[in-house]
Amino acid sequence: MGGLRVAITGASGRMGGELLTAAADHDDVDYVLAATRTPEAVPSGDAPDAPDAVVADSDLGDALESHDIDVLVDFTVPEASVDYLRAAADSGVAAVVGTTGYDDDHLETLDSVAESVPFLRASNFSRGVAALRRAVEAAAGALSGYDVEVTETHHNGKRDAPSGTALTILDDIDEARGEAAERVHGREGDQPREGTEIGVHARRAGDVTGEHEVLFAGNEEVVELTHRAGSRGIFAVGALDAAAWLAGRSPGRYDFGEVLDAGGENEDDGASRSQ
Ligand SMILES: NC(=O)C1=CN([C@@H]2O[C@H](COP(=O)(O)OP(=O)(O)OC[C@H]3O[C@@H](n4cnc5c(N)ncnc54)[C@H](OP(=O)(O)O)[C@@H]3O)[C@@H](O)[C@H]2O)C=CC1
Ligand SMILES: O=C(O)C1=N[C@H](C(=O)O)C[C@H](O)C1
Repeated sequence: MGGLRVAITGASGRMGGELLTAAADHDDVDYVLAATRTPEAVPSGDAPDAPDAVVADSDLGDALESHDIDVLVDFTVPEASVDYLRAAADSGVAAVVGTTGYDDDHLETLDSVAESVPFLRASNFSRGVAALRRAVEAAAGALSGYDVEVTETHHNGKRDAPSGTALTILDDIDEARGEAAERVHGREGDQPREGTEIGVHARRAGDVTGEHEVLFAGNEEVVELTHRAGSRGIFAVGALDAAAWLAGRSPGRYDFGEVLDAGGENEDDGASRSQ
């Protein structure tokens, strides 16, 4: 255990702050480099969550090498994230990515990053959502022909809609049913439900951390599967567990499910990881 050196981008953000807190408590993490546009907004000095070093995000490339970083953990915005990930790829540093809302051009960049370094991206780093996804896949397969509606609720600061998790769940349902359903984003006016469409609803309100609900409705019965995140700490711990698992692997794309299946064990060094 121990010895992991991580860089956290977007260190002043909601998730950046959670990652600094979780890193300070994580058994595997020994050194934290914070990269930010706003160094003054990152805890410093004797603050319990203060990182070991802070750099301007424009200096990230050089800093990854000079601070001997093993894994970059990125929860930011797509347009900044692709630059941070290019810097990681150029420095041979593995990357764990939680950012959501990428467009097709961004995703091409992510593909090229995954060719040169170990790369793990997940739209949701909670164990509960991993379990929700398995339950949804089972229900989608078992309840063929039932209408499906997906609803997600998040805090009023969230930019992308629908959430990355909702999009992942929609892909899971398509996969389980063997067809790409039309996605109808909200409904208005004369718009009855048609065929196998899936209604997708994004709500933004207050400080809700993140909720995802999948509704399956047949005639005379309804199944509702719901996950509610109680804090952002669960995402931060999941991402750092993924970082510990990913460090030292071969370049390529990895899945958060592999981290959970391994129970947090990195068989490369046999170290036990916290969950
Ligand atoms: N996969 C998962 O489990 C989860 C994913 N997320 C995703 O993580 C991402 C971040 O979420 P959250 O922390 O709430 O967002 P915030 O808006 O709180 O933080 C984003 C941070 O990104 C940094 N940043 C760098 N460049 C820019 C830019 N051009 N514009 C704006 N910000 C910039 C900023 O940090 P600084 O000023 O320090 O540079 C900013 O604070 C989102 O995509 C969200 O969906 C969120 C929770 C869980
Ligand atoms: O922005 C957030 O807050 C979250 N984003 C992720 C998403 O888009 O699915 C995960 C989580 O729901 C919180």
